Amino acid sequence: MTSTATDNPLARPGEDAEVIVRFDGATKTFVTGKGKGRREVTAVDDVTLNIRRGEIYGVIGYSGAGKSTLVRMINGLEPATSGEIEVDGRRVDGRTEEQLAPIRRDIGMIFQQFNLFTSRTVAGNVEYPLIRAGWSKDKRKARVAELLQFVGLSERAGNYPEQLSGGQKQRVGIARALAAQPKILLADESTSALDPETTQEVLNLLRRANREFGITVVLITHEMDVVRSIADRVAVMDSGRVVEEGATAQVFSAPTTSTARKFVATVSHDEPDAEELAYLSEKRQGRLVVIDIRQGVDVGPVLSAAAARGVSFRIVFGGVSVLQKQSFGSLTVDLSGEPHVVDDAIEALSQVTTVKEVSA
Ligand SMILES: Nc1ncnc2c1ncn2[C@@H]1O[C@H](COP(=O)(O)OP(=O)(O)OP(=O)(O)O)[C@@H](O)[C@H]1O
Repeated sequence: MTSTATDNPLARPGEDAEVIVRFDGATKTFVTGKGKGRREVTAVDDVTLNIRRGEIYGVIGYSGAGKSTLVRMINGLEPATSGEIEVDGRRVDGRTEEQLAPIRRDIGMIFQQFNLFTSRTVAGNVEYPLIRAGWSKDKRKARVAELLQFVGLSERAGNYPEQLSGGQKQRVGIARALAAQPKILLADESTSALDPETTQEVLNLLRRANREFGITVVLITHEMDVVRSIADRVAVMDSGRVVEEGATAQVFSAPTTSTARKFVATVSHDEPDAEELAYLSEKRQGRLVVIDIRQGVDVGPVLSAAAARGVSFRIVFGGVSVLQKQSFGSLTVDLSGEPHVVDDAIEALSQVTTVKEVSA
């Protein structure tokens, strides 16, 4: 047997991993109304990105940023207005429903509203896509049993959806999405009404589906901590555009756009907010600077050298975390001493990392 990335739960698809979903200049414009009431909304605007086989890919952004539209373009539920989309080597744009059918069989989808058949049992719901895919009765039975065990609902096989909790319904939805052994799973957690515990349960199942079956997962969310806990790579969307894209650790440690910075700030509260800054400014003895701490950045020697020249420094705010084996965060330091020596210290820090002077 050849070794794959999924044999080892710690090995994640690398840069050389095969591309399974490719967007190339993909755009989706909705036109609503007629005459004077005609409006155009470009929900997805010239997006180019690659999703790798076997990874968990997060799509993050505020409400209305275009996340759902982007993800629905993968299975052709939203046809592209222009640009190219390819799934597992097959073009999706410009295809008829009939041509899309075999591509869609490789793509499972988890709906936010569960969309379970109320008249079918739990087992019946999971079995449904297998009937449509033409599986034999024996094979269906074995697969349904396997999946219900996977999502921990074997005892509920004969129940109807209305007898289940929200979290259990979601698990049935996942079992059904996985039934016909898709290569890609699309999941939308962005407006999910699930409580935090159930959300965690669902995320764990997605992670297991990814690790155990090697399924590529594309996950929409507007919570950065969801992305942080599960995604290998992430795309940050704003007004239809992908404004930042890359390894989750990279986007976390060095967000380059204000949208990404805002998302990162929601989980890593390592920089003082306005109120905290007002307090720190009132108490400061010298100048307040925020120093970026990243992998490979060592501010220790610079601060020691400054201290030797009579600069006193107090760390007044900050936080440093480790994500995917990389440190990132920031420290706010109050530097006081002879003005020109403090100037030199800030200059020396700027040589090794990003330094931002702040005041209320
Ligand atoms: N069928 C449609 N007709 C017209 N406009 C649409 C349609 N679907 C989406 N839009 C518009 O496209 C933009 C992007 O919507 P989309 O649902 O993709 O965003 P989103 O980031 O997924 O938002 P949310 O997090 O709220 O689900 C919005 O301005 C939305 O109003």
